[in-house]
Amino acid sequence: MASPVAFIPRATFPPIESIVKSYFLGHHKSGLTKMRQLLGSVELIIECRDYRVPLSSRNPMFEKNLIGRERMIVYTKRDLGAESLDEKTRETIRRWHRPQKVLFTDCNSDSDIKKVIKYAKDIAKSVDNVLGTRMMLAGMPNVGKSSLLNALRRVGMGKGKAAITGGQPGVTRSIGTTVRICSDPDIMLLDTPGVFIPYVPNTETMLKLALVGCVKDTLIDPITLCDYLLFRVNLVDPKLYSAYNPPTNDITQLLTATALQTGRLGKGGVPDLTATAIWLIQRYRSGDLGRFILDDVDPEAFDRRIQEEAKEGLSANQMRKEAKAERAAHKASKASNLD
Ligand SMILES: Nc1nc2c(ncn2[C@@H]2O[C@H](COP(=O)(O)OP(=O)(O)OP(=O)(O)O)[C@@H](O)[C@H]2O)c(=O)[nH]1
Repeated sequence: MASPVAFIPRATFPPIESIVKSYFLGHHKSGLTKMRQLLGSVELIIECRDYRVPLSSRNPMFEKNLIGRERMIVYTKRDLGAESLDEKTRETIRRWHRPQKVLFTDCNSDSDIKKVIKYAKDIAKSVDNVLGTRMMLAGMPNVGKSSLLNALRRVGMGKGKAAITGGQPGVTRSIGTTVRICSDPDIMLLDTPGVFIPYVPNTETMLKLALVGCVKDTLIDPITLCDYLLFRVNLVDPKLYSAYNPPTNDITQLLTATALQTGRLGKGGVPDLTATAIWLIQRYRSGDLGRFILDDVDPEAFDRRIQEEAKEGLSANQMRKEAKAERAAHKASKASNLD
């Protein structure tokens, strides 16, 4: 009997030019401006990044705009990035940022939240302001800033939710009032709206950010996004979807089989592939389709990212210059036509 052919996952995901690479909205820009204005009144910036995309969810605009203040980096949703403690990955990430303080949190873990409070208290004590210490959250949309604020208040003050949270980006759209997270010493925390990066370097980064919910779900076709998810799941463990289909690189095949088995059918019993894609994406987001990191985490990954950014900065400027030149040429040709 012939032995079954071993499954070979795709090694790369092709760039898709039609995918938008921008999601920098008006309230992102105004939020960042307001944060800059408030900088003088805060002692610590708690910058949140999603542990599943430790590089892609970093926004270099915070480093450029929120300067001169102590910063702690909190990698949120660590429970969704790994089934159990993955100390090696965390140590690599800590090394990227040395000597900056780096913590990893699951907002439902009191022991994780206590570590954030301890560091915030150390800062507050060193400042020793009789009026109390103010701190500010910062981060990309939907990375879990408001959930962290609620968790800090729950653990630090024994009090209930102060900020609204939600599974879609943009739940917090403006800077509200400060919330007390600790009374001895007195620490007040400011929640802020998520701020997206103006230029996403490539389609794969955009797909990663969409997969973890940093951009609105309507921005990218769910079947394309689910195909990217399939690509990633196959690299981790194709058995993760074995309840619906054997290992495959064919998204239509997986979606059709899953739709038939879960009853996601449209008119005439036709498998509803879009609804099924959305459902599978939600399963990944809630940790039910594997818990794994989408970015490459190795000792040099952070430096590589910074180098890429420097190049991107150049090309972004070039793009702006070219667009300006195009507009000027267009204006000039209109004017000469009028002559
Ligand atoms: N599993 C898990 N889910 C989390 C964690 N932190 C936040 N979430 C979920 O992530 C989603 C987004 O959380 P929010 O706190 O609203 O995110 P945000 O950064 O304030 O979002 P914006 O309003 O866009 O700025 C919600 O569905 C939260 O329940 C975490 O540590 N673990």
